[in-house]
Amino acid sequence: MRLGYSVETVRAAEGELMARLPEGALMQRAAAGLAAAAAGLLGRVYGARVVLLVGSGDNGGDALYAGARLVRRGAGVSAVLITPGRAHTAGLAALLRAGGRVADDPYEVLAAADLVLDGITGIGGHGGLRPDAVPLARAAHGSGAVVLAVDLPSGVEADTGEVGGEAVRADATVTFGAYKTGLLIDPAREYAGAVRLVDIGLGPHLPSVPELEALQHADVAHLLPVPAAESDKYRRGVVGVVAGSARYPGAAVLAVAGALRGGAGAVRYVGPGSDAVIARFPEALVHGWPPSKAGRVQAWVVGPGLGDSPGVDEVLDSDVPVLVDADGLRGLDPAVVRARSAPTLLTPHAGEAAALLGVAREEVEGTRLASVRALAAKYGATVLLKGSTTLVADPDPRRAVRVNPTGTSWLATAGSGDVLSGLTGSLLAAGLAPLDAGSVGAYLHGLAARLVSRDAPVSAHDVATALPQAWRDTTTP
Ligand SMILES: NC(=O)C1=CN([C@@H]2O[C@H](COP(=O)(O)OP(=O)(O)OC[C@H]3O[C@@H](n4cnc5c(N)ncnc54)[C@H](O)[C@@H]3O)[C@@H](O)[C@H]2O)[C@@H](O)CC1
Ligand SMILES: Nc1ncnc2c1ncn2[C@@H]1O[C@H](COP(=O)(O)OP(=O)(O)O)[C@@H](O)[C@H]1O
Ligand SMILES: [K+]
Repeated sequence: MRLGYSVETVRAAEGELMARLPEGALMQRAAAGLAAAAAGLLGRVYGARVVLLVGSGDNGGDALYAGARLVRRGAGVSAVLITPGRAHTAGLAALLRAGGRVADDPYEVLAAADLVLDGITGIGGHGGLRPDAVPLARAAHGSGAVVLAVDLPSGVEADTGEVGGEAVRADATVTFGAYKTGLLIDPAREYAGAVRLVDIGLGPHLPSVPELEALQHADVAHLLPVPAAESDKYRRGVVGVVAGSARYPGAAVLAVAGALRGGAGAVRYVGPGSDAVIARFPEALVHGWPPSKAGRVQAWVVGPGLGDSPGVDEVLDSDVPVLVDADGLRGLDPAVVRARSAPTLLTPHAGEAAALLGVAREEVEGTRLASVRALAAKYGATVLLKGSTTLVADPDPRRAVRVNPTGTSWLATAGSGDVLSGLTGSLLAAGLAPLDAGSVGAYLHGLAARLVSRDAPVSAHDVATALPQAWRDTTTP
């Protein structure tokens, strides 16, 4: 599991650790890790031209000390002081002592740089870059040099992943002690490039529950349902799908395609798309209206391509877990969801989430973490917010929000959400808790898309077909 922590948590842990260490020891650990990563990116340090963008806080201090280390290995290092006179005093002295210099013309050194260390702000920065730093960040980006962010790209919000104004666009980020939550969430995640964690000994001082967690292969393998020798189709779980309409029969087919590959022992379909479903999947069990007469199911999926067809109220009335997606989310009443005896999992994209929260879509896209938490609180349900980084929040605010690490923008294709809801509903029916079903579903879905896409366009149907391969990949040590 990859864990993300808030600034407040990181600062508290740093405080505890610093109290046990000699003055400055922590910053030296950070600078050593940063210099090693910089050397790795440069390949050859001797003769390389390195520029440090140095803000007025400790983030600039890290950059200055790392710069001193690189000078000692033969690099030419120039510091650009964003607010001259306010740079980290001891760090600047160390750089100058080693033989580094302060740049006379920032733009000249940036134009010739091989590597730029962004030490403008770290976890102490707020509200996008200040105007005096903006042209320097742009020049670094346009220079052709590799841009390595110190702790996080300056200008992004460390806690939320929001980017309020301009921010540094990094090729890579070296983060100290723990992932900051913002590094795992778009849009900041995209600004950070490849993120490397440098251990500075913070581990024992961090709380057991992080703010954010990202599953990795081993976690997913552990959660996936595997039929025991004595299993039968009913014990594996039966998932019911209420989806599709005369207008969107394909959504029924795609949701069933996902459901058949999610670990349930059988898929029941109820709705206007029976003919299309059976034509494509003879293994699906189709039933007439209403869902309550379809026989036993362990979880329902309702909503994909449903249009105005009925189904949501009927399914929410049941006493088994229900996943509500797409058209099923329209006008969904929080009181109805809260009154349910079994768990509910909502899977909106940003537009649907915005409608449920009564805000603009852009607001959800810019504040994904806060939005998914707000929706989970409003509905007392687990919420999976789809999009560039899929987030899954439990209704219990003390639990970490899950962030999906496997997504790919090739998934932004019509119908891929229908596959996700079928798949995730199937995992629910197989017995996974909603937070696990949502995060495991998103993980396999993203991985399947990557495996089948290999950087080319994919269809939703391709994604469904690649799900067994993604499952196998995840469980193969
Ligand atoms: N606290 C610790 O124990 C350690 C901290 N370390 C480093 O220290 C950083 C935190 O240092 P600080 O608390 O000094 O804070 P920062 O260095 O992140 O930023 C604070 C400074 O940036 C300025 N600033 C704030 N917002 C800005 C903006 N939008 N544009 C331009 N300037 C802005 C502020 O005026 C302030 O002077 C971490 O991110 C990490 O890099 C590491 O050395 C590891 C140890
Ligand atoms: N930019 C993106 N990067 C990664 N994944 C994305 C992106 N945009 C959409 N997705 C994923 O694609 C799927 C689209 O689902 P949805 O919006 O419901 O579309 P549809 O209703 O057409 O199926 C979701 O799994 C979502 O997380
Ligand atoms: K930085």
